[in-house]
Amino acid sequence: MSAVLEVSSLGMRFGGLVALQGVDVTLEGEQVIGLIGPNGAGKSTLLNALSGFTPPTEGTVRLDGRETTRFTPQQYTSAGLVRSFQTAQLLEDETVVSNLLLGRQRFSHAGPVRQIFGWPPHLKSERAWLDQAYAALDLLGLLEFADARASSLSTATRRLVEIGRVLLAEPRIVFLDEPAAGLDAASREHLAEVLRSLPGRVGCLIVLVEHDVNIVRRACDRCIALSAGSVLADGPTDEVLARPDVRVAYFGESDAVA
Ligand SMILES: Nc1ncnc2c1ncn2[C@@H]1O[C@H](COP(=O)(O)OP(=O)(O)OP(=O)(O)O)[C@@H](O)[C@H]1O
Repeated sequence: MSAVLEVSSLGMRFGGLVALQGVDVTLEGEQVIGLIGPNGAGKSTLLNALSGFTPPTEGTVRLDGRETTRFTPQQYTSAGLVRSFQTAQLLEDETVVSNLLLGRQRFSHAGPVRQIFGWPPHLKSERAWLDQAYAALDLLGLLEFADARASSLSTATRRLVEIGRVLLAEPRIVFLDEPAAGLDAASREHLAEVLRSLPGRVGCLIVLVEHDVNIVRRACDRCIALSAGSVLADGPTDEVLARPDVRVAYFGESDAVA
């Protein structure tokens, strides 16, 4: 069953600064949901609040009815809520496959190095893990890099490896903050296509913070536009991007026409 994340009256204050207020949204389905808006609108703050990175100061978040805002980091990953970071922390001297296997940590009490090198309790499932890693590589078009050292990879390939590692955690919801930042146009386009295909193929929801409207159009089924910490619009991507108020806030158009 796909995850349902219900966000009610969510707010975030940093001292006197109100970064989010009164955010009410329900995130669900096997799709990519984009969080868009101008600089400082609160996109990363919302992503951080939903993924447990920085708990909100007001409101509630419920995953399938269960309050998550006081979850420990371990509870977030166990519940299938997985955040990916822009700068992939890969083990540079290890292969791509070994780096993907780090994503299995949520299923284990052993540290990642022990898992990779075969601490006894993990040996029996090693084959299944490897199969899953290769399936993820196939999905991401990375099979040719399976045995390459992480240190030899381009920035674009590293981003995909990071996403592969997230997939190994069998996520229900994946949170991505500008995964295409710093990539060239062709790599961005490829990443957008990969993201679009993932929810249906692995059965997850992706919540994506993204500035690049081309990526948003290509990858996102639904968009939530934020402005000054509140939801300005929420709906199918084309409809949200066509709204004059969104175009003014997002693109800075003064006399936007749908
Ligand atoms: N840790 C923090 N401490 C203080 N203020 C913060 C903190 N994090 C974010 N803010 C403030 O909260 C507001 C929303 O920031 P946020 O990073 O969520 O916006 P954003 O929409 O992701 O912007 P950008 O597109 O520039 O990344 C901004 O005014 C920002 O300065």
